[in-house]
Amino acid sequence: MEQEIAYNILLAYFKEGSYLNITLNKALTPDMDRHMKNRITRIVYGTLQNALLLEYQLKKFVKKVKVSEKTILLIGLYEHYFMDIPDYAIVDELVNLAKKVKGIRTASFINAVLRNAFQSEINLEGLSEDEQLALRTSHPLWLVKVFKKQYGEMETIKILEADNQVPLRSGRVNTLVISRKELLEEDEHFQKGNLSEDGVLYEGGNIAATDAFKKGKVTIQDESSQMVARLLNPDEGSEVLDMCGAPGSKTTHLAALMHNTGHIDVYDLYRHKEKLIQDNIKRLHVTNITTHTADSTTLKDTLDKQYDAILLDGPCSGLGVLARKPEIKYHDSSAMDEIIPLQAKLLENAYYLLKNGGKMVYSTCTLNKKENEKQIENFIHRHPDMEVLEERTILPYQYHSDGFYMCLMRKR
Ligand SMILES: C[S@@+](CC[C@H](N)C(=O)[O-])C[C@H]1O[C@@H](n2cnc3c(N)ncnc32)[C@H](O)[C@@H]1O
Repeated sequence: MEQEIAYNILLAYFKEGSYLNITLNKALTPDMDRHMKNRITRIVYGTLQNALLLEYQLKKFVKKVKVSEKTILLIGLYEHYFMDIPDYAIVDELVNLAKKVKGIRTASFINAVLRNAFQSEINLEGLSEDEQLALRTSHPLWLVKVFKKQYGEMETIKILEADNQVPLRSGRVNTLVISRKELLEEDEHFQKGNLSEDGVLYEGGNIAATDAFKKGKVTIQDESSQMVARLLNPDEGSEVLDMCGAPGSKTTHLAALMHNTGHIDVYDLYRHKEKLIQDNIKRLHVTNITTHTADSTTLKDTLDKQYDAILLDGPCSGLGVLARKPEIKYHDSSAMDEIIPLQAKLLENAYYLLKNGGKMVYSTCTLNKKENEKQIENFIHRHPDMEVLEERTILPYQYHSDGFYMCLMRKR
C-alpha cells in the first residue's frame, strides 16, 4: 500500500515534473495512521533525494527501462540500501505492485532485476573524490564544486548530507490568535521548534489538514524562513513594503509582529499568486495588508511613496531548500546565475523606496554566495549610504531547517 502511493507520487514527478510536496500532501489522507504517513514520506523523499546514486547503481543491471519500471526499481533500491526492510519483503511488495500497475511481464522483470541488484554493494572506486561525494549524496558535480569553493570541504559535506534528510513539518504559530504555549496544550501533535520562537513541529502529517490550520492558529512555514520577519522587526504603526510576497508567509508574519497595526503593501508578479496571499491574510485574521500584482523591478517608477521598512525576499536559485525540494538539484546549472541581475534590479528599487533612516531585509533561500553576500557587497558599493547591520546564513544541518541567507540594512 505505502509503496503504491509512493510509486504514484514519484511517477508523477518523473513523468510530468509535478511538485513533490504538493502531490505528497494530497496523498496523505486523514484516515492514514502516522506510521503509514511517515513511511510514504520517507520513501518518496528518500528515493528522489538519492536518485543519482540509485540510478548509477541501477545502470549496472539494466540499460534501458520505461519510466514506470525505473520508478519501481528505484524505490526497491532505496529500500534495500537505506531502509531496514528485509529483501524478500521489498521484492514481494514491489512485484505485486508491478503486477497491479503493469502486468505479469513487468513483474517478472522487476523480480529478476531486484534479486540481482540486491547481491551487489555500491562501489564508487575509480571515481575522483568530488565525483564520489557527488554520487554518494546524489548532487550534480557542478553543485558540489560550487559549494566546496564557497563553503570549504567540511561544511559542504554537512550541507550535502543535510539535503538528504526528510524535512520536518514545520509551522509558525499565528500570535494574532494564540500563543505557542496555548497551541501546544491544545494539540499534542505540535511540539516546540528548534530555532524560531514562533516555530512548531508537527508529527501528525499535513499541517494544512489540522483544525488549528483551518482556524488560522498556525501556518506552514519553515523555521529559518521565520527568522526573516523577526530580523526586519518593523515598528508597530509603521509603513512596510514587501516586494516579492507570495504566498505571504513572511508578510503575514510581519503583520503579526506589528499586531495588525500600521500598514503593509505586498507585491507579487503573478495574479494567481496574489490570490494565495489573500487566502492566507483571510485565514490568519490579518487586517493591515493590501495586496498588489506588479513587477517589483519597476516599482520605483510607479510608486510615489517611501517606506519605513522593506522586505525583499525575492526569487533565487533555491539551493538552501534541497531537502524539501530535491527536484531543484536536478535542474540545469545555468538557471542559477541568470537570476542575479534580476535580484540586483529588485534591490535598486528597494533602495529608492526606502526612507532615510529606514531599514530593509534582503533574504533568499539559497546558499549561493553570489546571490547573497556578493550581491549585497555590490549593492553597498553602489549605495554607500546603506549600512549592513546584521548578516546571517542558516545552514540546513544546523537546525534541520531550510538553508537561508538574510541581511538587515539601514539607510543613513
Ligand atoms: C521566495 S518567493 C517569496 C516568498 C514569500 N516572501 C513568502 O515568505 O511567502 C519569491 C516570489 O517572488 C515573486 N517574484 C518573482 N519575480 C518578481 C518580480 N519581478 N516582481 C514581483 N515579484 C516577483 C515570485 O512570484 C515569488 O512568489
